[in-house]
Amino acid sequence: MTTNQLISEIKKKQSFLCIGLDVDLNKIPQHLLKEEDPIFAFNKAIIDATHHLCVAYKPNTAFYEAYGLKGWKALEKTIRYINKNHPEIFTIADAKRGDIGNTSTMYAKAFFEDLAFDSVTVAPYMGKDSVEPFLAFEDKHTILLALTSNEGAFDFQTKTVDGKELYKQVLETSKTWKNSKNLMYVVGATKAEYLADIRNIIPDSFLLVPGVGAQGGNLQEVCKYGMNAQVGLLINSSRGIIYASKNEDFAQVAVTKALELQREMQVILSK
Ligand SMILES: O=c1ccn([C@@H]2O[C@H](COP(=O)(O)O)[C@@H](O)[C@H]2O)c(=O)[nH]1
Repeated sequence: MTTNQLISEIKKKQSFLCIGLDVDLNKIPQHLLKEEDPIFAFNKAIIDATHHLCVAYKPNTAFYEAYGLKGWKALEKTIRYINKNHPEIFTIADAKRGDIGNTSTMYAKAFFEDLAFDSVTVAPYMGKDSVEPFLAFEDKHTILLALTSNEGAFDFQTKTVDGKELYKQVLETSKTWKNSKNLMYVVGATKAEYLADIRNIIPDSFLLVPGVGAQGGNLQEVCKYGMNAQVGLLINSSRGIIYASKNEDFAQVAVTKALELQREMQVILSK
């Protein structure tokens, strides 16, 4: 999917919501455990109920890898289901990959070619030659971890190296890489006060912003400092939507939670 297609979908749906599909078998409604593939059954119900309210889905691959082959198969079924039934929806494999060049190429093939995701999250720590293999894929997007939502972000990302914070060096240096037009960045909603500085460095890039909902990030604050003329934001909520109810009504309650965020987004977009 191109960035322009994503932007037109945001305008059409009046939403820049990304729903995280982080399926934990201990948290899903117990009646689904009778299904042949409970993970896919849960995802299908969430997708069928919420697809009109969001522009992106983000399965975090850890939640699938944890269940071995069954989990990976459920991930494959989920992405195929979205691509077949809702090809207009942007898909993110939250896998946080990155390795030496030839290995990164294989990661990129796994997520872009085999699973046909639109994007994958990548750690910047191993540098240019670990990220450029992902950027080589046309109309696919590499979402680089810039300033993450967790407390540990302060261990390294905000530390000053050669007179500049490390996350700023990641933003600036990554702009010089080949095919950097295919870059997006992760910035945690819990770090909204950093967004003005971040926008000075990357005014036009899309940001994937996790941390609204369960982690306490504030949508209004993120939009105030992070939104650009093309919106430029994908706001993720996972647990706050998909586990809002543990009962048989989980999909309807997920709709209610997604609708609350979409309506807030619609108001922001109308200003
Ligand atoms: O900085 C980051 C990067 C990734 N994540 C991931 O996003 C979701 C957040 O889930 P919630 O349930 O809405 O808190 C999850 O998959 C994280 O691994 C992040 O939170 N922060």
